[in-house]
Amino acid sequence: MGRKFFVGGNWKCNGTTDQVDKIVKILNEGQVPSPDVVEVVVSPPYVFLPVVKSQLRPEFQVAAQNCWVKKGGAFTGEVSAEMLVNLGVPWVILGHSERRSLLGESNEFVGDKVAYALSQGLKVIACVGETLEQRESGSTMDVVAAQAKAIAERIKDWTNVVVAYEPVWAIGTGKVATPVQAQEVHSCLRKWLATNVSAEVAESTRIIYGGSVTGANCKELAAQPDVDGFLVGGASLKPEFIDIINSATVKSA
Ligand SMILES: O=C(CO)COP(=O)(O)O
Repeated sequence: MGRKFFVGGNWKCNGTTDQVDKIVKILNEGQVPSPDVVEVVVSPPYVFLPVVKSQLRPEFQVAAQNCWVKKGGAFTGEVSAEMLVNLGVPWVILGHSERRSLLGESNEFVGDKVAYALSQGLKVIACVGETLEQRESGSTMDVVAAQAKAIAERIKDWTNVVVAYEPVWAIGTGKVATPVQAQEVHSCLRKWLATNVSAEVAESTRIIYGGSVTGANCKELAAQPDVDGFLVGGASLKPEFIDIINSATVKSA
């Protein structure tokens, strides 16, 4: 029972071998709650996945930041879900706003990717979120619902899905959503799942928040009833990521 707190670290396109060694050392030496309390998943760029996976403390898992939409083959530059499974990578982040906006990934394409990755046995961190213009025009929930719908139409089983609500205006900007703003969207998303998927899926699916999460603001966000964890960018490359993992204890306090 209950939704286990989930903290993901999205390293994005950052890191050299030396920096990766340093981050792994921080992660391995950090004092964190037991894996019964918090699930921790770090997502280095593809090229560092094998080394991070082999050096990371065993209770922390790894995620790829993307994968191809179907079976591998003549798709230059892509990495398939099968390859990730073959390497023992359990998770993949799909639909990150940087891929949606910079690489033109549509809701439908992201939905297809989620369905294919799940079919191959990967677990998926599926990202949704609105731009500043969309928020200001009052269409936040329409945008997020359309992104969720494209996934819901293509999958049956949500057991291996974590939804990451990442408002685009909060990503890498230092402008974190207020706890009230985050709770509002998380609760609407959960209601959307209850109405459009099922009450069970709404109750059990973790909805995590991403966008300028830091060691300083994580506890207040974690205290919100529908915030089940975080997807952290910039701060996942720093020692404060350990503090963010520790915000899981807010739920059990
Ligand atoms: O995009 C994010 C995580 O996927 C959030 O990035 P920042 O934490 O750097 O704002």
